[in-house]
Amino acid sequence: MEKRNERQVILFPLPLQGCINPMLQLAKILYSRGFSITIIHTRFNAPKSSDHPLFTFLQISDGLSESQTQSRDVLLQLTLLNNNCENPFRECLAKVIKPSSDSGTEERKISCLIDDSGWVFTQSVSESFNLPRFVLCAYKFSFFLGHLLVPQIRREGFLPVPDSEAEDLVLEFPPLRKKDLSRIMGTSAQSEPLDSYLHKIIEATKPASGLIVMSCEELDLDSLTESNKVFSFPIFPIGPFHIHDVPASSSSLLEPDQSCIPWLDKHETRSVIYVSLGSIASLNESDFLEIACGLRNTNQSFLWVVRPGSVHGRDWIESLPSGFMESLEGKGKIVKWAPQLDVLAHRATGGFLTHNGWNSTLESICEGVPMICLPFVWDQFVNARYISEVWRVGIHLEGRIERREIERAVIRLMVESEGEEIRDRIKVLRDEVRRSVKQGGSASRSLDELVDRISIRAA
Ligand SMILES: Cc1cn([C@H]2C[C@H](O)[C@@H](COP(=O)(O)OP(=O)(O)O[C@H]3O[C@H](CO)[C@@H](O)[C@H](O)[C@H]3O)O2)c(=O)[nH]c1=O
Ligand SMILES: C[C@@H](CO)CCNc1ncnc2nc[nH]c12
Repeated sequence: MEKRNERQVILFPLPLQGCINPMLQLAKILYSRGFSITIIHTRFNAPKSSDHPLFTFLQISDGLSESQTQSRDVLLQLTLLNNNCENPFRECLAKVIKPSSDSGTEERKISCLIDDSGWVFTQSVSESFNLPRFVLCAYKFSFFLGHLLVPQIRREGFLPVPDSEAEDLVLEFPPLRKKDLSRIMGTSAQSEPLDSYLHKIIEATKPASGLIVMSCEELDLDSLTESNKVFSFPIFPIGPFHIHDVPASSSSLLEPDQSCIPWLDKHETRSVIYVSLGSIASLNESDFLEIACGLRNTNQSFLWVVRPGSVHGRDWIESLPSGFMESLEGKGKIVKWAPQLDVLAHRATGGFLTHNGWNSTLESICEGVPMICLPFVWDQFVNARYISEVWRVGIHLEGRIERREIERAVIRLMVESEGEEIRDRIKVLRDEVRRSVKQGGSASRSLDELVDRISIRAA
């Protein structure tokens, strides 16, 4: 029997839902390999410790004010968190590493720290404790390389992109098109802080003991090959974390509305389009109404996540025209938060209108659900181009939040023969990715290597 406690891993997620899910999933994977798990987390977006009784949770202060926690500016939030958390994190880590002598516990063997690439102070802190640090990349790996490319492309003066070149491919950063660039690079006020943040991420990753990537060769071979020319740290692409064979549990910050499942049960196979824009994206009211009317006009059934506060200036969905829900005659359901993995795995779900956050993108691929791509910010534009143009397992809305366009895309995907072809292709991709995490697959081998690597120090 493996004696737990002897090999301990300390995890420090970035407090965004899209980064908490991968980190807790990784915790479950490592726990199943015999490591005991300690999670250091901020007060902001603290994970629910009661959902994970086998792990130890330690909270640190993050200094965010009430209004800063509500901000829509993720870059600002990440900058503040990185400025505020270094000392609390260092103090917390010191306590974990050297429990007070009167507590009676002997010094524990800590294998390593694993934290998100978005933390930029942790490398120097872990070095000061002589603790190996592994970095978690919760993006498609090609986008990690994009951290180098964004500042470089900006220096080369690509912006603004003339209309005549909007559709051109960005040779330095395939498969992006030039029109994606201006939306990835943020507002002009963000350019300096963003480039400086990206630079810090790269510099803090270079000396790390390794990079754990939520992707696999089947999805990222080109960039994994390319990265060996750029970086010298070992890279562990261990596949989509949630399909590794560990017990399921939720790490949702909001309560999933379980009535989604009996509602789906009442629908025919592949007849429902699931609509969700992730945990951060928000809409203005007119875009919200265009989506609502577009979905209604398809006459297809839809399940739509509208987070409270995600329609600008409104609490929830009160700006829908009166009688809207009734007019759907049971064909539409709107919830505040969905049990997304169960929804995507449900036989009734036939398509996913998504913002292409990397978690949602992987979850959809792993269930073989074809997508309609509506990226909002950041890596989502890269993911959306892979989905629509490289793997051809989805339809790109090209940012057109207009009822006609949405209606048309849903019908193409859910009703027309084009949708059948897309569905066939995503099933092939699903099978390849799922095979990768099975014994003998490349992601599975990579996980074995990672486990070996982090076991050395505690042995
Ligand atoms: C709206 C909703 C979401 N979820 C889950 C599904 C996903 O695991 C997770 C959301 O993660 P993502 O799909 O990656 O999206 P998001 O929250 O925007 O994630 C951020 O982090 C991602 C990973 O770094 C980035 O790829 C995104 O661009 C970034 O915005 O939350 C639910 O379980 N139920 C829901 O109702
Ligand atoms: C300046 C804007 C431009 O699209 C990116 C900031 N957004 C983000 N920056 C860094 N990590 C993130 N994880 C999720 N969103 C992120």
